[in-house]
Amino acid sequence: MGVSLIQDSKILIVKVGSSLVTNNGQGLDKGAIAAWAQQISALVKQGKQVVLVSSGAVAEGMQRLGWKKRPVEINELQAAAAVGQMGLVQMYEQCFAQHGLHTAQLLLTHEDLADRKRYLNARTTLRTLLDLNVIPIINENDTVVTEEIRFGDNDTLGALVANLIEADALIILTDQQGLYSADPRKHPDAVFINFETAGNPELETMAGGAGSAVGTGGMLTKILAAKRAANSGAHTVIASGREPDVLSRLSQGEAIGTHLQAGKIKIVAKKQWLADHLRLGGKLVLDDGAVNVLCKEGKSLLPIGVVEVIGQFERGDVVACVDAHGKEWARGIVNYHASEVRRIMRKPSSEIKNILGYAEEKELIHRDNLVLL
Ligand SMILES: Nc1ncnc2c1ncn2[C@@H]1O[C@H](COP(=O)(O)OP(=O)(O)O)[C@@H](O)[C@H]1O
Ligand SMILES: N[C@@H](CCC(=O)OP(=O)(O)O)C(=O)O
Repeated sequence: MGVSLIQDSKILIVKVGSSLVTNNGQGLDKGAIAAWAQQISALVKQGKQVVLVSSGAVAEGMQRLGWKKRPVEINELQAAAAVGQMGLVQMYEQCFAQHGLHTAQLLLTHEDLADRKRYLNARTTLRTLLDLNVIPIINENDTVVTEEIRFGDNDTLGALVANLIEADALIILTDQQGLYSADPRKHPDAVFINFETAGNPELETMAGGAGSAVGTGGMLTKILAAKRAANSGAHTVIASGREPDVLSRLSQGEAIGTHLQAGKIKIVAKKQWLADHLRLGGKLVLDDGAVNVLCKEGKSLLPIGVVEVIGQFERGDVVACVDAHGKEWARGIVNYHASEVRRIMRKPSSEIKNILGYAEEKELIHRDNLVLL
């Protein structure tokens, strides 16, 4: 394989995992953090824009609190994250200051990105910071999220941030050289994967869980993150954060790590936001004809094609469009409340006014507010 996919990238998301940042849970690795800060600063001085997504809050909090075992209770994990996050941002601020750059802390939750207004706010703030040559340091807001609403791993968060600001590349730095045909900790003869297409389903069968006691996602979340990042046109590189000058060398065109190339088709920004919803309010079960009209003919969803409504939602919520087997084909912003949809489903749009006493729109989901998956 020839040159690095990210040689010409202008906007980069760099994600660093817990085991790297905290030296496998031993405490913040100042040498490693200083080295990434030095390379990122050089890239910024060349005119690139870089966002850092950093894990390590829980691992560093545990170290500071003297806890040897990762707690199971969510409140203890949240407490550890709150303590550790202080250490993380202090260290980043110190290291970037050496190169004359400011840093900014952004702690995000899934709800921040699911709500359209907050999503747009987060995007504007991030772009403003980048235009000011400030390095945004992002982590999940662990202290306020519960198990049900967590991103859970920062690989996903990194991809969502890549989608948010339409980055050119996502670089995931971890404790392996990249992706192997199987977990190299368990299969020493596994083969290294240099170059693949992001979203190739075969990759998912190669990836195993987290390798260290402090990492959470393992390789699968990295593969899925690459697939998600590719939706907005970002290539992904998975590489070792311990490789000397890894970021500088990648941006100079050296093909280090596993390169997962994005395809040419890019989902436009609003549809990207729809596709990025990790949890949805409700589901519309469609008949086969409606699935066909949506997926093959590119039309809007009308009430006549809906056979069942699952869950509760308001007008304006994002809902899933599934078939009779539960497979999700599309999702979009619904024009009617769940109780209204239950009354107008299976009916032609011309009857909406008679049934409800008013007709906001003839479509349940307009094509412009719908994304196919
Ligand atoms: N196919 C694979 N190739 C490489 N690493 C793999 C694979 N499957 C599982 N892994 C494991 O994934 C680990 C990296 O994920 P994780 O521990 O979550 O790190 P991070 O903290 O960087 O996110 C590796 O240490 C490795 O043991
Ligand atoms: N928000 C958590 C991140 C957990 C996480 O995703 O860890 P990793 O698998 O190391 O990227 C923390 O800072 O501890």
